[in-house]
Amino acid sequence: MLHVRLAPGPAPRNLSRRWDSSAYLHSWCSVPCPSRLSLSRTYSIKSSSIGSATGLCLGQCCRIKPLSCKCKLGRSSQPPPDSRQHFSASSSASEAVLTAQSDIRKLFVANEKIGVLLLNLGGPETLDDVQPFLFNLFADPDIIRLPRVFRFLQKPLAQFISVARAPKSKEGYASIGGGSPLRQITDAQGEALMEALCGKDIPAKVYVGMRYWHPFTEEAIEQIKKDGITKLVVLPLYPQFSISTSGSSLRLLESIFREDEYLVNMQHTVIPSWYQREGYIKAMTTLIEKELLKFPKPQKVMIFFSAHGVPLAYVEEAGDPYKAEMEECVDLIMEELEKRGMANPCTLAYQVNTSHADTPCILRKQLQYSLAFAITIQMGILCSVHR
Ligand SMILES: C=CC1=C(C)c2cc3[nH]c(cc4nc(cc5[nH]c(cc1n2)c(C)c5CCC(=O)O)C(CCC(=O)O)=C4C)c(C)c3C=C
Ligand SMILES: [Fe+2]
Repeated sequence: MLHVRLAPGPAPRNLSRRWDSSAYLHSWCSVPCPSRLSLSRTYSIKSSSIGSATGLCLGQCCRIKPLSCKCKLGRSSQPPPDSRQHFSASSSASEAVLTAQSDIRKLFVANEKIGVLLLNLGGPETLDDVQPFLFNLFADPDIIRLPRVFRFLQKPLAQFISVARAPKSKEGYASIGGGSPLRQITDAQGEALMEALCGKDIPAKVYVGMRYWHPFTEEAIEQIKKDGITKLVVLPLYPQFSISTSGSSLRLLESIFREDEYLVNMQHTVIPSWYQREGYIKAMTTLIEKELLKFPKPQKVMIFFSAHGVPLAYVEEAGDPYKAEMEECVDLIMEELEKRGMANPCTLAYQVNTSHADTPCILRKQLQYSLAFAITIQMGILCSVHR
């Protein structure tokens, strides 16, 4: 069995703020592990002992080289091309010493079918979907956290709030074309990921599982089973971990896995957060840099990081690492920007209400004291729409 750690991101500036996301990295074992997706203790992050193995266990150590791959997002009922046809093995002992690049190829063992499950929030596709979408959202105990004794009120409360909120929410969705673009954007990201994996000779099928609207996580899992996937990578599309986002999706996934023999025996790994990964930091910095260069005096522009807010109790009482990860992420982006010769002023603010309307107010206040121009960077989810 070969253990390879994920390449660490850049060293954090302030170690005391760092939450070790590797505690959530579940091993991908070559032997059946009892309950590999065990995220029930997601909340007690401070005392978490989940995933004692912090390495990525890559199964059989043999040199496997995929020959070709076809890309298609995992929605059809057709099984993917038999991966057996795509691999040929070489048994040279000298190849036992691996580079990080070739390690990833070792994930692929003859007879395996690889899947990547992208987890996201989901959004109403039409205005009629808004109220039932809101119901699903508010019925989630990771969004509205009631004391255990009042849990029986979760659904009636969700019904009440969703009906009350729907008109305002509909207005918002109407203003961006009558529905959420999240599904289309996520599908496009899935296609792009599949192509990128193809480019690395990794034939994988990508699935999208939404938490509150179609395609629901349950639908994605059904497809994964139909396709006979044998190894699964679970990737929440939230760079920073929060109880209310990745935590909720992973908790649901855990409950689905727990009751299903196929899933329990399927090898899988979970990437709980990836805000510190070099590729993400560099990509964000490049986006910011491009925007800055559009201004006549780029160095005078303030960078305003606008992050989705979470209730303070999540952070202070439940140990949600979201705030710490967000701050570290902003630090890393700013460090990267400095390395590229740009030392702009920056601010990080959290949106406090769910309609995300506070950003312009905070921004306006900031600008009174500082500079004439600013760019806003939306944080907290890989794709997001400003209304
Ligand atoms: C009530 C609690 C909520 C918490 C906590 C929360 C955290 C949170 N949300 C996002 C990202 C998105 N949320 C979106 C919609 C949305 N979120 C809430 C509530 C909470 N979010 C509501 C009620 C809604 C519905 C829209 C509305 O009525 O305003 C969306 C948009 C989805 C879409 O339709 O495209 C995103 C994106 C993050 C990242 C986060 C915590 C880190
Ligand atoms: Fe939200």
